[in-house]
Amino acid sequence: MTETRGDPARPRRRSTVRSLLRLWPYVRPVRGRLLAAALMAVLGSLMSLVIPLALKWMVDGPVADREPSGVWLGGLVLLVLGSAEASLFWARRALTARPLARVEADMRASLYRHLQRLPVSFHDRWPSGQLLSRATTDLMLLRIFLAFPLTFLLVNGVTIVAGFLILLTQEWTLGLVLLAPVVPLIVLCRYFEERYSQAARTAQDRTGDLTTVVEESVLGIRVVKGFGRHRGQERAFAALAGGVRDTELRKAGLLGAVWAVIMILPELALGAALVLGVMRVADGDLSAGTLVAFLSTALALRWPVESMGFLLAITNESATAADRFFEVMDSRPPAGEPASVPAPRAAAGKAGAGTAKAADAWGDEAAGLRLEGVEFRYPDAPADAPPVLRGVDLHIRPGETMALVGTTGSGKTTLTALIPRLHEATAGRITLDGQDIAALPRERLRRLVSVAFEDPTLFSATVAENVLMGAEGAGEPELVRALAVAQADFAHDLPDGTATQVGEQGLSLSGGQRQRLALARAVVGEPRFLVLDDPLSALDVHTEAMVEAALRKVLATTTALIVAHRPSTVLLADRVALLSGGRVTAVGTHHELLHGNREYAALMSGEPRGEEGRTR
Ligand SMILES: Nc1ncnc2c1ncn2[C@@H]1O[C@H](COP(=O)(O)OP(=O)(O)OP(=O)(O)O)[C@@H](O)[C@H]1O
Repeated sequence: MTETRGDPARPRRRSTVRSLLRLWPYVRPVRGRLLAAALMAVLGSLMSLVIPLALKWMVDGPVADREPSGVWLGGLVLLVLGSAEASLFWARRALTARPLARVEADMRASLYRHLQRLPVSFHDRWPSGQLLSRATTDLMLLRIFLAFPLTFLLVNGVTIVAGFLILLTQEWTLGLVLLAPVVPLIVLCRYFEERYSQAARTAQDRTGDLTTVVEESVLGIRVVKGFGRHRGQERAFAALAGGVRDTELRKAGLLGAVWAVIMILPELALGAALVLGVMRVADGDLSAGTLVAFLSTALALRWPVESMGFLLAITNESATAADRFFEVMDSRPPAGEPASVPAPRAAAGKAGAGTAKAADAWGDEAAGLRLEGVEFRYPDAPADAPPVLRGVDLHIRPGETMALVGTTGSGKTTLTALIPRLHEATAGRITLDGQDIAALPRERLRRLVSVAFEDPTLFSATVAENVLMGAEGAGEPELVRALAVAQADFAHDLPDGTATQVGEQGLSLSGGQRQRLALARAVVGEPRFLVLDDPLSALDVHTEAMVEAALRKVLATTTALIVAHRPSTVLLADRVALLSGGRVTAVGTHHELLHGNREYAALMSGEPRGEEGRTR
């Protein structure tokens, strides 16, 4: 069996029961209803065992005595018992449907909440299809398990025990004949459970991989079509789909085999009991009514016994679904990405408060944005690879705009991600007006620092919603201002103005339009600190000049770090920092560096000097 592609947390296999017991916190609130439903199901099932006893009474009594009134009475009793069984079945479904839908919704909501809190490094590692399939298919499986197999495992268990007690008290020798297959069946079920749970895990993981491929193909449809890669994608998809089919066939084969044995062994025992019973009735050792009741009871036990294979299969898949759900829920930030906030190391005033004063104090060493000995290594980087950042020291004074320049792959984007703590620095510290960002509550940090990334993601929402996402509590005036600053006034001319829905990932807008909206989102809250990752890369020269002019006004009142590739962006900044070899090797004005630093001059003149090509 081949491994699945995206399986960042290959699990250690728990026992089925232990895996399913972890669902208890979610099931707890509806335990009363579930218990009531289970009791009803048990009662309903026991009714089906009482029916043969009524039959025995009828055969040995009114039928043998040819007494019609007794037969009518017996018929009435059977009708009442049958109706009661049907009513109990209905009540059980009515009791569980709504609360179990709530359990599923609660689990989905907590998974989503947890995913939002997990660090970017987690999302870098996990394929999105794996998360998607866990949030949909696996949770649906768990709801089905709670609604049906969980109850029926209990019901069938109770029914089988009660049924065999009745059989043994009616005629113990025949009862023992029926009990004979129990031991081989238990051994078989254990063997089946082991094999089936492996197949179920592989099938569910492969479904996650398949989801990833579909998602990537849909999102990357332009690349797929543009490069005529649809056949290649189809082949990749067909190979994965073939893998899913193989595991599903293996599951079906296992289930078919176990079901066949579960059905055949009791049938053989029933046949043997029937032959023995008829011989004893013929010998006059046993009444016909007792044999009828015995066989009816045995037949009533057929479904509870036979359905065990099917129930065990769903239970196994549900245990796997629970494992897959909790693998995500158990994920915590890895070492170096503390979930809790460490104590502040710098004694300083509150960031944000009193910043007007700080803004005036260009010479104040603590004020502004400061990076001290900042080191960063990606958690999944090879152990022998050097850290991307190896001791970055940089001070951006309050109100100053600093451009960050460096070769491709030098770590500029990585550095900008450390400031809003999308990644945690592995060493060193970053301070905002003297306060360590590691000590700031994330909500506060995110209010202080705004970011716009190179790849401007827009959500399936209106233009206004996308922009206002950048500032809590901002309204129409802030929206209009931010759109003006980002030269995104085109939004007013869209069919529904700023209430226009932009498609998935804003695909209906051009790259430059998306970038301007992302910029508007970054500036809408008038943040104290602004981090822009090459914000003008997708703009034409004319729009770039207009955005630059508007940005100058915003930058005059904030402390900003701008990743820049082009001289035009660099010229927005007061000073420039050159990132090279994981360190800031030079800081100065554009003109100072242009004349005093060969690497910077080469970068700005467009000479090819890739980080990859340089000896470290
Ligand atoms: N999630 C990740 N996991 C592991 N390594 C990564 C990850 N993201 C980036 N890297 C590596 O970190 C290094 C720096 O990448 P980064 O994106 O910060 O460079 P950059 O200077 O912004 O490049 P560019 O100018 O091309 O945008 C690269 O070698 C890259 O391969």
